Amino acid sequence: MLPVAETFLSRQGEGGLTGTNSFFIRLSGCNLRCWFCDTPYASWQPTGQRHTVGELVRQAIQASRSGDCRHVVLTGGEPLIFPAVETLCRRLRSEGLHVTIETAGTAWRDLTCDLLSLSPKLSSSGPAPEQHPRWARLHEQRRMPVATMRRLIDAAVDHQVKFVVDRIDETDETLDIVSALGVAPAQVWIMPQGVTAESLDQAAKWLRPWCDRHGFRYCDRMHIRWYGNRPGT
Ligand SMILES: C[S@@+](CC[C@H](N)C(=O)[O-])C[C@H]1O[C@@H](n2cnc3c(N)ncnc32)[C@H](O)[C@@H]1O
Ligand SMILES: Nc1nc2[nH]cc(C(=O)O)c2c(=O)[nH]1
Ligand code: SF4
Ligand SMILES: [Mg+2]
Repeated sequence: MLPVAETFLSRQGEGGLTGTNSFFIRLSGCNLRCWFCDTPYASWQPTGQRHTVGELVRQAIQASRSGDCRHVVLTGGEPLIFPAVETLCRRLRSEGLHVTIETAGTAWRDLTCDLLSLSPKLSSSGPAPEQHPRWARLHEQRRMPVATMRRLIDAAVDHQVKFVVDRIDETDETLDIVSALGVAPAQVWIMPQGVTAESLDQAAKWLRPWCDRHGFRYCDRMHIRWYGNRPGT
């Protein structure tokens, strides 16, 4: 059984598969608490119901028939904190579906996905310690297990590493993590923190030139532009 906040058909809004019709399965619950989390209903206040792996696979197959989409995105919350995601991923792939996993990469799971979409969390992503002392401590302890992230990358067919950058002074830390993970600049995507088209446009002004200087890809968040930051999109 897996706790599910929502399932929906949409277009991938981020990274190398942007624009691809996809069936999203958003698992509910997270071991981090980013202050900027755009889906608090799957992290800070997890919602939803438990579903069997079989039900989720059936839904994905049905979506692939009706919505002409071979792509499934497992996201959250944090999909990799749930052991049953191993079976879910294996069964989806054995049905011929392409599986992307959106993850902060803090937990090891023995699985092979088609695209590991890893989003390591920078030190400034944690919650304010005055308001959330326990989560601020846990977030910092958990956010950056480099060896686990590297193992996840090695086990995946393909990978992309997506950083969420909120301020210009976070750019050096991003370079350090890219080098610790040993990933090629062409696999690195830099996303502005933001949940409105205006905030993305503002950030692009300083973030795009920085990406160009380092050979990283600038990652817009097209779903915010297409639909706004709304559940089910
Ligand atoms: C909600 S997370 C779920 C998967 C996983 N917990 C993670 O953080 O990668 C999905 C994606 O949204 C990104 N994200 C979340 N809140 C964001 C925000 N306010 N601005 C930009 N990206 C954000 C995450 O970094 C991740 O790439
Ligand atoms: N359209 C759309 N694309 C996405 N790519 C990654 C998402 C996520 O929340 O993991 C996401 C999402 O929530 N919606
Ligand atoms: S790790 Fe992902 S789901 Fe968890 S709080 Fe951060 S952005 Fe939200
Ligand atoms: Mg999202």
